[in-house]
Amino acid sequence: MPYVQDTLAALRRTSPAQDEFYQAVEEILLSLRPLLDRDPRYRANNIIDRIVEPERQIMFRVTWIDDKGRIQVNKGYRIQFNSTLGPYKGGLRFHPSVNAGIIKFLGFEQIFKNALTGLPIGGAKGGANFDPKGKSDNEIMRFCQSFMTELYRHIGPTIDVPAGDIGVGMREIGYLYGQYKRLTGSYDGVLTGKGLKWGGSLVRKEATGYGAVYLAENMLRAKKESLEGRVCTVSGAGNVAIYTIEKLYQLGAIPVTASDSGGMIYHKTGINLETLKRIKEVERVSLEAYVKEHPDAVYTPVEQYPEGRNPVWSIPCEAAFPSATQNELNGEDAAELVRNGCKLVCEGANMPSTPEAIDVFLDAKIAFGPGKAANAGGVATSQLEMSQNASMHQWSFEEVDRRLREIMANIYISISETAAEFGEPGNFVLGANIAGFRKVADAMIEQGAV
Ligand SMILES: NC(=O)C1=CN([C@@H]2O[C@H](COP(=O)(O)OP(=O)(O)OC[C@H]3O[C@@H](n4cnc5c(N)ncnc54)[C@H](O)[C@@H]3O)[C@@H](O)[C@H]2O)C=CC1
Ligand SMILES: O=C(O)CCC(=O)C(=O)O
Repeated sequence: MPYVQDTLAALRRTSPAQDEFYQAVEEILLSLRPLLDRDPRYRANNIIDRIVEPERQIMFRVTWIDDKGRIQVNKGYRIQFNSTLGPYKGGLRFHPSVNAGIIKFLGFEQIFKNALTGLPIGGAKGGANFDPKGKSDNEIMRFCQSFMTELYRHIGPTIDVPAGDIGVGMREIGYLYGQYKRLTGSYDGVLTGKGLKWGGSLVRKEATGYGAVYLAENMLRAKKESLEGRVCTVSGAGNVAIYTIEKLYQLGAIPVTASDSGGMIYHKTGINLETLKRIKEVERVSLEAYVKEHPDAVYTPVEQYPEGRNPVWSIPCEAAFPSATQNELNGEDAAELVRNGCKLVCEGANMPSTPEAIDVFLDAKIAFGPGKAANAGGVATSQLEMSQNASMHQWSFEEVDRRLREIMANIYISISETAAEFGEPGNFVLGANIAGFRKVADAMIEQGAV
C-alpha cells in the first residue's frame, strides 16, 4: 500500500528514531484502506499528512533538587497532537524510558481513543524521563513543582487538561495541581484524576480497569458468553491492573496474575486484592512482598523470564488483560495464549500487543479489544470530571459508573458496527481505527485547512 509506505518513509526522515510512533501510525494506516478507497474526501483534504503531524510539541528542562541537595535535570514533554474535537486531553507519564517517540505514539493513539468515547476531547500526552522509583515524597513533590512551573503556561481548562499515566497517580496530580494554583492563583479544572476533596471525580481511579472489563463483558455478551467463572491473566500492578482485577472479581471471574517491572506473581486460587492494593498503593514496594503473605503464590523475578518472553502469557487462561506497558505481549506470547484456550484479550495498556501478536489474535478469531477502545474508560471519566468541575457539581459513584458503562457499551457498538460495515465483522482493530479516524477526519474537513 503506497500511501502507508510513503507516509512512514516521510516520518522516518522528518522524525527519526521514533519506532513506537511509526508502529502506531502503521497500524492505523493499514486499517484505513477501505475507508480511503470508498471516500475520496480524505485524500483530497490531505488528512493523512495532517493527522500524523502534531499541532504542537513542547520540550522542556525540569531542574529539581534531590534530598542530598544535588541539582538534578530531566527532560519534560507535552505533545498537543490534535484539537479538532475539543481541548487537548491525555495523561502524563513519568518513567525513565520516556522519550519524544514514546510520548508521540501515546499522543497519536489518544486522538482516536478520545474520538471513540463520543466526548468533546482532543488528543495529547506528556511526561518526563523521571524515575519515581526510590524517590522520597519530597523529591516527587519538588520534581512535580518544577515540571508544572514550565507546563502551566501551556495548559488550561479549555486548552489542555493533563491527567495521570504510568508513574503519575493521585499523589503526583496533587503536587502538580498545588503548583498550578500557586502560579496562576486560579482554582481551575486543569488536571483530572484529582483528589476527591478538591475537585476529583468518583470512579476516575477505577475507570480504566473497570472500563476494560466492561468492554470485555460487551464482547462476550455478543457471543452469549460471560466472564463468570473464567480464569483471567492480568499484567501490571498499577492503577489499570488493580481495578481490572477488582472488576473481574465483581463479575465472578478469577484473576490469577499480576506483574511489575521486577517480576510476576501467579496465584492459582486468585490474586488477593487487599494485599495487592496495600503493597502497591500504600507501601509502594515490589510485588515480591506478596508471596511473603501468600506462600501458595509463585513469584518469578524478571531475571528468570525466558529470553524475549513475558511469562504472564504462559499461564493458561480464558481471558487476558495486558495492563502494564507497550509491546509487552509478542507473537510467541499470543500464540501460546491461543494454544492454551484463551478466548478474549482486552488491552488495558496502550499498544501492549506487538503487530505480530495482533495478527495471531485476528487470525485465531478470538475476541480482541484494542487499547484505544478497551482503555478509553479512563479518559472518558476524566472528561466526566471536567464536566463536573465546569458545573461545580459532584456526581455520585453510581452516576459516574452508570455513565462509564454506557460509554463502554457505545464504544462496543461503534467498533463492532464499523467492523461489520467494512466487511470484517469481529475485527475490532479495523472497527476502532476506522470509527475513531472517521470522526476526527470528518471534523477536520469541516474546520478547513488549519
Ligand atoms: N492510568 C490510566 O488511566 C490509563 C493508563 N493507560 C495505560 O495503562 C498502562 C498502565 O498504566 P497505569 O496502570 O496507569 O500505570 P501505573 O504506573 O499505575 O502502573 C504501571 C504498572 O506497569 C508496570 N510496568 C511499567 N513499565 C513496565 C515495564 N517496562 N515492564 C514491566 N512492567 C512495567 C509497573 O511496574 C506498574 O505495575 C500504560 O500503558 C498506560 O499508558 C491507558 C489508559 C488510561
Ligand atoms: O485521563 C486522561 O486524560 C488520559 C488517560 C490516558 O493517559 C490514556 O488514556 O492513555
